[in-house]
This record gives sequence, C-alpha cells and structure tokens, in this order.
Amino acid sequence: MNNVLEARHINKYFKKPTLYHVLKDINFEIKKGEFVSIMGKSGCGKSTLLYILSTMDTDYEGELLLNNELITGQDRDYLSHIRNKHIGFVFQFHYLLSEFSVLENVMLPAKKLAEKSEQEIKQDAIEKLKMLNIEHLANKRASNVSGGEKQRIAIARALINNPSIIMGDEPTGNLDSYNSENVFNIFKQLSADHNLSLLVVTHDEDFAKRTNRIITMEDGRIIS
Ligand SMILES: Nc1ncnc2c1ncn2[C@@H]1O[C@H](COP(=O)(O)OP(=O)(O)OP(=O)(O)O)[C@@H](O)[C@H]1O
Repeated sequence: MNNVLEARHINKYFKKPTLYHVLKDINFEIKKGEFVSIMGKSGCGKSTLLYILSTMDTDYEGELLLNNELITGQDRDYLSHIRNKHIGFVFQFHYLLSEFSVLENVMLPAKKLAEKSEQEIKQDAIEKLKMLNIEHLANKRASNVSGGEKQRIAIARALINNPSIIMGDEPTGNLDSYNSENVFNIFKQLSADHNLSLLVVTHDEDFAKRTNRIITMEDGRIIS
C-alpha cells in the first residue's frame, strides 16, 4: 500500500526499422522514501523505461501505477497534469531557461499547475532555494551561475510542486566529483528527511552503491 510507483509486466516494442522487443516483462515497485538507482550497459533500455515510468510514453504493454492509481490508459491531458503534480525531473542537462532568473525558473512548474497564487508560488520557490542553500542566487539570471549551482536549481524546480517521486536521468552525468557528491547528498537527504522517493538512472557505480537499492538491467530485462 506504501508504493509510490509500481510497474507491472511492462513490455515495449519499437516497430521501426524492424520489430524490436526493447523492454521485457519489467516488474518492480518503489516505496515511499526509497532511493533507488537503475544501472545497466548502454542500450539495455534504461531511458526507454524511464520515459514510460514518467508517463511521457504511453505506447507500451502492462500497467503503471502512481500512488496506487492506475495511470495506464489515461488521456494525455490527465497524464500531463499527473506528471506535473506528482513527478519531479532532474536530467543530465538542467534545461533551465537562461534568460529567466533563478527564482522564475524554479516557479515555472507551479505556474503551469496553476493551483496557487503567484505570491504563494514565489514563497514556495524561495523555501526550496533555502532548502538547497542557494537562496542567494534567486535574482541572478540562470545563465550566470555555475554548473553545480544549475543542477541544484534544477532540483529546486523539481521539488516545487511537492512531488511524490523524483526521477533522474544521469543527474550527475555532467558534473565533477565534488558536485556529484553534493547532488547525491541532497537526494539522500530528501529521501531520509522528507520521505521522498527517488528513482535515478546512473552509470556511476559509486553513486548507485550508496542508494537503498540497485535495479540492474540487461538486454531489456531486470536481472537483479
Ligand atoms: N525510437 C527508437 N526506435 C528504435 N529503437 C530505439 C528507439 N529508441 C531507442 N532505441 C533502441 O532501444 C534500445 C534501448 O535504448 P535506451 O536509450 O533505452 O538505452 P539506455 O539503456 O538508456 O542507453 P544509454 O545508457 O546509452 O542511455 C537501444 O538499442 C536503442 O538503440
């Protein structure tokens, strides 16, 4: 009952250029507060799986549940709403809008959700920046901060709607070891102190070893 995310018998086929069975009977669950990593060689299907789990790709077989609600088969508008409300994303590249301020970047997903006033959203964004020790950057342009700071801003943005789960696709892939460690510690703290679930695709074994659980994929299957 405590599952935030559940994948049941997920299969995925790419139909072009030839039929390719890319995900093969994927089953797993992520509990509240769990910090889980996904590892596997290049091409084993990690990004394809993350795309499905994040509700972006709906062309698959099987069932996906988010907070015990069946997500599979819901229409696009509903999925977009669910995604914005319950899932925070942190990518290898931060995708911040460079001409906007740091504060405006963090506020954007909450504005899109449109459930709070501008003033409330601003307060929430400042609170997230404080949580990540980057409140002093609030009024800087996003283009004028360092790489490590950009990733912390991206994490603040991922947290703005108080999601149930953070999904990361190589979130430390573009960072040096100091900043990677920083991101790891932030994730660890979010899971331990805020009971947030995290699911992170990574090639970094040192990072993965220190998460609660490693899901290892090989040739489209979970092997451990
Ligand atoms: N749109 C597509 N059409 C056909 N095949 C695809 C498509 N997207 C990915 N693939 C293939 O599916 C397989 C899984 O790709 P995926 O990107 O999920 O791997 P990955 O484990 O994330 O790899 P990496 O670690 O390099 O990011 C690969 O063989 C890839 O070439």
